[in-house]
Amino acid sequence: MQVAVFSTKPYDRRFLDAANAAAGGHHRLLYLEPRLSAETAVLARGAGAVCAFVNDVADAAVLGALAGMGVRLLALRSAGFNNVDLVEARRLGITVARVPAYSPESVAEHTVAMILALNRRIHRAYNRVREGNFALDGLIGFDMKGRTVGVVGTGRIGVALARIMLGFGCQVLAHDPRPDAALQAAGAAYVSLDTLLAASDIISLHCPLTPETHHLIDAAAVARMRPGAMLINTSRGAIVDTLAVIAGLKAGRIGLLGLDVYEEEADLFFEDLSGRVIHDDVFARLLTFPNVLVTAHQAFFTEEALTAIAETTVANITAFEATGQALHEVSTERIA
Ligand SMILES: NC(=O)c1ccc[n+]([C@@H]2O[C@H](COP(=O)([O-])OP(=O)(O)OC[C@H]3O[C@@H](n4cnc5c(N)ncnc54)[C@H](O)[C@@H]3O)[C@@H](O)[C@H]2O)c1
Repeated sequence: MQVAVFSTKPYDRRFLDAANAAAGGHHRLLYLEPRLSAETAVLARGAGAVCAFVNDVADAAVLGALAGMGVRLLALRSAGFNNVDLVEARRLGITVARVPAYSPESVAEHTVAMILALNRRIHRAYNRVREGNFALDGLIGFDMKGRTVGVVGTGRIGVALARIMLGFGCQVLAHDPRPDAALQAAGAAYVSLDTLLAASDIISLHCPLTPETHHLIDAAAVARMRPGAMLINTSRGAIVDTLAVIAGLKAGRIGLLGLDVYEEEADLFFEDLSGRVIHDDVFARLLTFPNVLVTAHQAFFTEEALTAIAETTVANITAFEATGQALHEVSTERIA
C-alpha cells in the first residue's frame, strides 16, 4: 500500500523502514516533513493511507480533502487521537487506527525523571557546576519516601507511574472514573479529584485530552492544591490551563512544574528554533521560572517505544490492506 507519512524526522524513517522491512516490505512509505494540515493534505495524493503524529491536524477540512483523494486509512503513530475528528472520519468512511500501547514505561519513566530532576533541582545544579558555582543554596529537595503522589488517570501509563511511586515508598492517591483493582490491591487509594488535588505533594496527569478533561487543571483546581505542590503534565497540553498555572507559580501555590506537553506546542515542538525569536509570550514566560522544567514532548522517545510504534503502525496498515480492518481501530463507542 502507498502510505503518505507526515511529520517525519530521520528517526521516524529509521524505525518505520525497519518495521516495514521486517514485515516483508509490502508498503511504499512516502516520507513527508510537513505536518498534516489543510495546506499540506494534497501531498497525500496517490496514497491509500496517511500516517500521522500528535501535532498533525485531521479536522473535517483535512479529512474531506484526504477522502476526496481516495485515502481510506488514517494510521496514527500515537496512542492519543484528540487531533482527529472521529465523527467526520466515520462519515467519510476513513478508518482511524492508532497505537494503543507502545511502552507505557517510556512515558512513566520520563515522568519520574522530571519529578526527581525538579525535586533535586538537577536542571539548576547542572548549569551551576558548569559555571564553577558549587554552592548549594536554593537546591534543597525532599525525600520521596512518605510523600503523597496524586495520579490523575490510571490507564497504562498512570498505573506504571503509580507502581514506581509505590516502590519509592510514596503514598499514592489515584483518580479515574474506571479504578484499577490491581493497583488498588497494590496500595493506591482512589479518591475524588478535589481530594487528590488537596492532599498531594506531587500531582501527575495521565488522562486523555477530551472535552471533559480540557483545562481540568484550571484556576479553581490550582487553588485547591497544597501550597508548593509539584505539578507534572506528560499527557496532553490542553489538560492544563497554562495561564492559570503561571498565576499559580507566581502566587507560590505551585512550587514546581514539569511539562512535557504544552497546549500550543504544535508551532514549537519537534523543531530546532534555537536561532529564532519565540513569538508565544505565554510559553516564553514559562521558560523564565527557575522552578519550571520543560521537555519538548519527548516522554515517549525510547528505542523500545519507537520500535513498538513502528511495528504496530505497519501491522495496522497491513491488516487494513488485507481485510479492510486495522488491528487497532479507534472504536466507534469513543465517538459518543
Ligand atoms: N508525552 C508523551 O510522549 C505521551 C506518550 C503517550 C501518551 N501520552 C498521553 O498519555 C495519555 C494516557 O495514555 P495511556 O496509554 O495511559 O492511556 P489509557 O487509555 O491506558 O489510560 C487513560 C486513563 O485515563 C482515564 N480517564 C479518562 N477520563 C478521565 C478523567 N476525567 N479523570 C481521570 N481519569 C480519566 C481513563 O479511564 C483511563 O484509565 C494519552 O491519552 C496521551 O495523551 C503522552
